[in-house]
Amino acid sequence: MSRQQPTDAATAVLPLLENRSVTLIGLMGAGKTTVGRKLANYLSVPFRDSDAEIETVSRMSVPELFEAYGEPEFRALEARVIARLAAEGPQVLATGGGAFMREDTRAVLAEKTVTVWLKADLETLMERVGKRPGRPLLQAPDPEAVMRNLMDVRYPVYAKADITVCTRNVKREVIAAEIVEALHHYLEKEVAR
Ligand SMILES: Nc1ncnc2c1ncn2[C@@H]1O[C@H](COP(=O)(O)OP(=O)(O)O)[C@@H](O)[C@H]1O
Ligand SMILES: O=C(O)C1=C[C@@H](OP(=O)(O)O)[C@@H](O)[C@H](O)C1
Ligand SMILES: [Mg+2]
Repeated sequence: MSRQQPTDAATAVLPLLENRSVTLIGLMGAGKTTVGRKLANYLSVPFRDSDAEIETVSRMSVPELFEAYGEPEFRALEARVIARLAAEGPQVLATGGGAFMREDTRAVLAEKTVTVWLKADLETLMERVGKRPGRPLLQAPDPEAVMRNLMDVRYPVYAKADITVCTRNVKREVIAAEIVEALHHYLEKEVAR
């Protein structure tokens, strides 16, 4: 992937992070993995994805893990992996959509990272998750109903993130640039406090 010319905001963000990671949270299909990689590129930091990391340590895919050990075991592994990764900043860390629902994970991420919720509407999410199978929670007769229910349950918790960026049907570069701007604004205010 070619390195982009950093904008002034991107250059300003890195020292203000003081080695913290930027963590992306949000529902399946919000673009955490896709936009996260681009954001890391803009900030010139490494990109990590908790699902990919889990797949590396377990040598199994996420659907295989759900199938073989069940969701609770997957969640326990996810929490351990994220606790380890959170301390390895500066980097961009994309999490799986369920990770932020655990209180212990939220505490680790709040302490060691700056959290960004990629918020999206139902239509956008459903269109995006249709492009790649492999999300066991959506292997249901009515995936849209599952997603709607997850929005109800999770959005009040996701709202605890430090920053919210609304994603929509625009290029990933646009959303990544908006996250850079939002980070810049948030971190400058933090310095002023
Ligand atoms: N503007 C966009 N931002 C992010 N993803 C997009 C965008 N447009 C299309 N996509 C597609 O939507 C999907 C987003 O999925 P992903 O990044 O895996 O989300 P998440 O990690 O949040 O589940 C990918 O297949 C990606 O190619
Ligand atoms: O929302 C969830 O509970 C999940 C989201 C997935 O990651 P993405 O959000 O990256 O799709 C993956 O961790 C797993 O299928 C469970
Ligand atoms: Mg992902």
